Amino acid sequence: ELYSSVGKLHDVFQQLRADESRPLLKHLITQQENRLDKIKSLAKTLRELSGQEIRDPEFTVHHPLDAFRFIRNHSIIFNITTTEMLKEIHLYKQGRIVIESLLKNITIIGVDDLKGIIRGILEIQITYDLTTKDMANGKFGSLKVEPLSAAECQDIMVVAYLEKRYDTAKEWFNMAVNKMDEEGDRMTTTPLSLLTRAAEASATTGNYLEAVHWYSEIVAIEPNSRYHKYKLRVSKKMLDEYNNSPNQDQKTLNDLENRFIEGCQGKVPRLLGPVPKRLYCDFDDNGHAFLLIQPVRRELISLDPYIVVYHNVLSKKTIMSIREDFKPRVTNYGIGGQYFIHADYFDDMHQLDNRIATFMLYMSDVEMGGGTNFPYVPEVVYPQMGSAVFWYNLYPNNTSNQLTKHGGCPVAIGDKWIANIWIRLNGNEFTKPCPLDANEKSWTKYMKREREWSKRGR
Ligand SMILES: O=C(O)CCC(=O)C(=O)O
Ligand SMILES: [Fe+2]
Repeated sequence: ELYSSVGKLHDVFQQLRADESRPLLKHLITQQENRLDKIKSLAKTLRELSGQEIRDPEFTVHHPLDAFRFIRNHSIIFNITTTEMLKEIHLYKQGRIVIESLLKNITIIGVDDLKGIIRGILEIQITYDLTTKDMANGKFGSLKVEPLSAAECQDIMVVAYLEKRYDTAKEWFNMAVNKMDEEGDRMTTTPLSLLTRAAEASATTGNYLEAVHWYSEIVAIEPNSRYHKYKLRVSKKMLDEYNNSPNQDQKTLNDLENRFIEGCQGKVPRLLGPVPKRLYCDFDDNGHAFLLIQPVRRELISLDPYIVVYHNVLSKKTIMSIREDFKPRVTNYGIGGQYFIHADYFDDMHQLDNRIATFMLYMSDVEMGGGTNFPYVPEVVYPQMGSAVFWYNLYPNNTSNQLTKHGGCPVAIGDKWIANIWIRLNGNEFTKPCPLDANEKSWTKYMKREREWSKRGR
């Protein structure tokens, strides 16, 4: 027995001498050190995400690209970081509790918000005809912001695909690839993962031409991928079927929609008549005692339909309290937020509560975009904090005036706050002029000054 145990010891010495366990231990320690480094860097990212900016009560994001980055950081990046963190510390109950409670707090911003802001950015890009290059470099509007990263461009590309904006998507795809080259070792995505997303997005949205294009590129890079070869075959087949099918519905914008977009871009061709010789501005009191002392500055925008802007009708202080107190009744447009062409009247002319007129208060300035666009007129009224726009939706004979159709242009930079006051038929039976002629379509007939204006033309 002694012999055998000495023999065992001998083995042990042998083993220790062989130095086999030392590299293993060293490796284990390095592994733990790397893990700790990773935890530290994840913790740093998390700290930065919930950093300075949000704790500052004055913090807001003004520029759409800043808003995009903020939302992206607080949805995707936060989720990735916390998931990674959980993987690293899942053995420690205490740590798990901390991370899980962090995760619970951040359900306010999600992937849908990210998609939403990207849709907004695309809306801005398309309506205002901005180049992908300028946008990706943070150059639009008067402010310059941090350029976008390859991964950020990629996210925009994916949403552009989902929105079926293929040309725009392709531009963002190229931009992401260029940026990846620039970023070198900081790159977070590979061209292959970009291509795969592009291909999947086009296939799922039914753009088989694009899908064939992307899958061909993937197969060229990865000739051994059976999956991608299969997808390429399927896309080709679908493309054939599509090309041979009779109804290929392509959405083309109609004239009015084109005119709306041109209006938002500042190109407003006049269609209804000659450019008025002069701007019609005056002080209006409307016979009201209070307004006799302090008349309102009025600007005539159009006679038919009758549209006027009243300047400086509300003070900033009043506006702020309305924005706060009547939140549910005021509209606050987000970035890229728009309201497409519509009418404020109801088509059924027998509706008792039909809206004779709209009085819309602007409760903020908007740095870029956000005009109220009347494509038939055509005129665009730009928001100015404290001013209001007024127009008649109905003719004096209570029929609807389709020339009053209007919409809100996308907000490119800034924040748009409005409040609508609709003047209804119901309740105004004794105030609304009652035309003797059932076909009466002119409001200006009832207004002394406007009658003179209309005689001068337009
Ligand atoms: O946002 C705008 O300028 C127009 C809004 C509008 O037309 C409405 O709220 O009915
Ligand atoms: Fe409206």
